Amino acid sequence: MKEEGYELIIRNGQVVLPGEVRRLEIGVKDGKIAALGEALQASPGTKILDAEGQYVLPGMIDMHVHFNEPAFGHWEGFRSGSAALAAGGCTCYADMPLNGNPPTVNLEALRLKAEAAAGNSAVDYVLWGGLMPGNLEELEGLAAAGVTGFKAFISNPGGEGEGRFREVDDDTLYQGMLRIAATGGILALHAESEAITSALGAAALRAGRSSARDFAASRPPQAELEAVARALLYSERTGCKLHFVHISTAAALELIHEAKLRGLDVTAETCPHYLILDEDSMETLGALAKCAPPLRSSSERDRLWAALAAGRVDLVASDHSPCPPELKLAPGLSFMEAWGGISGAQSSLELMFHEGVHVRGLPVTQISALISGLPARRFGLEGRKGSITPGLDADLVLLDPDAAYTLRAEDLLYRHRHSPYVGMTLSCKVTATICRGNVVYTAAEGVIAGGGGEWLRIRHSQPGI
Ligand SMILES: NC(=O)NC(NC(N)=O)C(=O)[O-]
Ligand SMILES: [Zn+2]
Ligand SMILES: [Zn+2]
Repeated sequence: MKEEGYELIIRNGQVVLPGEVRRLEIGVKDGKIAALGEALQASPGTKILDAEGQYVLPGMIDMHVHFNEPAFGHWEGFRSGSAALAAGGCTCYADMPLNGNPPTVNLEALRLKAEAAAGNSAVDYVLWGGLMPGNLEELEGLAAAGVTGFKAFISNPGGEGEGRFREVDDDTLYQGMLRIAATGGILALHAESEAITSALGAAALRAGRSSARDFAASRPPQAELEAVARALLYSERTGCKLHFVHISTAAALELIHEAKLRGLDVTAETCPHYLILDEDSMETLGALAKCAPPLRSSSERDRLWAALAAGRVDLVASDHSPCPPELKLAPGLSFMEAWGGISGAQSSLELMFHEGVHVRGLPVTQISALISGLPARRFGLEGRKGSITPGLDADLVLLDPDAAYTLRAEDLLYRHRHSPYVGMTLSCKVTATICRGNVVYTAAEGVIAGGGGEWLRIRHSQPGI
């Protein structure tokens, strides 16, 4: 390390450390957190950020976004999507292997994905590979190339066209998990039963039922619970690490928790929309609030919060899955036909603080762990990112806990400025985001120098090969 002093000192902030909040100064050198102390010495070149009255948090690590390049950058792309994340206090994210084309299911597709991202991301990122019928032979190569893990769908992922991402059949899931286990990797699963959701969806369409409530009824909690139970069985049989994305019910969290107690290496994610919105939102907001699994009842939402408070949720991620507005809002398009996927990544951290800390009274440290420390630990980024600890990347967010504001469409930096959260008054605001010591966003200036984010390749332990 250079001796000439800090590039950046953040003064006067309430610093959110693992398990405690302390008024401390943070010194940054060579893009890393170099010191935490009481009165750090500035040198002539040191930039000073005054965080008086604000929290300083580790940057959010959003393990679940769909940036859709190559080929679907007109839905969302690395440049616009990562700018939105930077504005929302996220300093590292994981891009899903769909809905771009080709999906990230072989080395050539991974190369195209990495090419689309390179030089375009405001913050750092990791890339998921995909598991789908026909690509078992590709898994080891993708793991060796540094994908963060593999994503599979148990239910139909939607989308159209040749070569699109497809759900797994049971044998592909089982064989895939055996192979992923051998690389020391992890499988992320969209867990809803295809048999249940496709039968109920088809029956609703035959009966001419296509409203928001009909959509929700076609993807009941039972569909999630059944798929979770089956995947847990496969995990037990194969030894494959498992991560359940966007869990929407407390019952599924309970099943996952019981599996952990039996010794399975399994984790559960939920998303801000299951914690903030409910099935009434689908009626008031229309397809802007359509996602799968669907939003649940307000009592289910409260049970999810109770489960989260009790430690049953391992991490919170956005599942930002946007599309052009006409695929949701075109006149005459029924709720059933509209694209499923919520556009919300820019608001995740603020939503979790607004609702989690300010409304429901959870500790700041617990919310911070769910969006930073725990995802880092689960996905091989611990020791590099996820907490405010000397030696780690200086990935930091300043959050003003008293800066209430009403989210407007023009505040959004997504490719398409729509989101179910537009019009909502949030009790706090991200005022600055710092990635590896670089200030990449301030509320006053917007996104600064948008392309400096790097792909972090993940090294897996590979006991089997
Ligand atoms: N094809 C998708 O992007 N689907 C996504 N859509 C949602 N969640 O509604 C997802 O992650 O399942
Ligand atoms: Zn999904
Ligand atoms: Zn998703």
